[in-house]
Amino acid sequence: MNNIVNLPSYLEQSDAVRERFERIKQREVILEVKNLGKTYKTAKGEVTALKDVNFKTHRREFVCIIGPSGCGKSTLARILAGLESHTSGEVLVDGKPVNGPGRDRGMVFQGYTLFPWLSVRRNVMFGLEMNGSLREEAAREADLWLELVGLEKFANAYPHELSGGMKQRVAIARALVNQPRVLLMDEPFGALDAQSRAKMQQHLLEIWRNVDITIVFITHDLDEAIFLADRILVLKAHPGEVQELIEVPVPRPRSAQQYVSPEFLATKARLESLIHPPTPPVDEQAEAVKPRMIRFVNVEDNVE
Ligand SMILES: Nc1ncnc2c1ncn2[C@@H]1O[C@H](COP(=O)(O)OP(=O)(O)OP(=O)(O)O)[C@@H](O)[C@H]1O
Repeated sequence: MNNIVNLPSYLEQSDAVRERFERIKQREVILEVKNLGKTYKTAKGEVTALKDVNFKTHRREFVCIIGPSGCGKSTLARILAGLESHTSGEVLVDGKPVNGPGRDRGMVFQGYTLFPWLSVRRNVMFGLEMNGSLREEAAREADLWLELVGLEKFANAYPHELSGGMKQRVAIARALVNQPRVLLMDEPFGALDAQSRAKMQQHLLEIWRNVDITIVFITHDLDEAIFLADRILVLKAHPGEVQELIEVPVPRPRSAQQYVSPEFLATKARLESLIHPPTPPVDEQAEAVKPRMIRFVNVEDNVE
């Protein structure tokens, strides 16, 4: 037990959770990142964005990646997507090296990336048609995936008629229609309000339960990572290195009530300690952060 706040250790797992991890580890490896490194050459010299990153994800596993700003999350997402080259190591999907974008990886990003001039159905059909499917066949496929994300009634609507959450559901359908092996999601709910975000998290878990898909989900929100993930890869900044790969001890199915469960809070405390390490003593802090601030008011009574 953690004596200070009376929480269990985040390493403690119930039998059901332990058995589930054992089952996951026996599944085939879908994505493997081996000794991955990325160095940017800038005018001021070299910047090591990622250093010696290693992890594997198993079939139908849900992995979240978190870390402080600048730890290389977006760089890693772009490399996994094949949109950015790496300087060392390799990325394998089903054992094959990733050297560019491919149908084996679907992507959903924070910014809404739907084509505004196409209907919801045509947005979902787009990738299939580009890959040579006939229009009728593509439309049939698109409708199936729209039903899965609960948007079948909006097939003829246009993106501007949808809420942010609905747009991201279309983006998920559009990524899944190509039947990728991995779904890469980079802060996909970052632009949503808190309520829509919570709904989308539930919805994503529901989709994941019904589809043979392995998910790599990047977020800076600790609660979101714990709520969604089987395992959480914690990166540290400068250079972006793996700090820890945490097995989330919160049982499935997940629900909002679990946010205050001891295992949820214990995991959150661990993540907090990794991502926001204890702050320096007050004196040093004051020196470090006290900005020289201009006063724009000239009144006697202060606000505090
Ligand atoms: N195109 C680039 N050229 C030079 N340096 C870069 C480039 N892209 C990223 N970097 C640097 O690489 C490091 C990792 O950046 P990255 O954007 O991947 O981090 P991040 O964890 O996604 O940050 P945030 O959470 O703030 O978006 C940072 O030091 C950043 O300044």
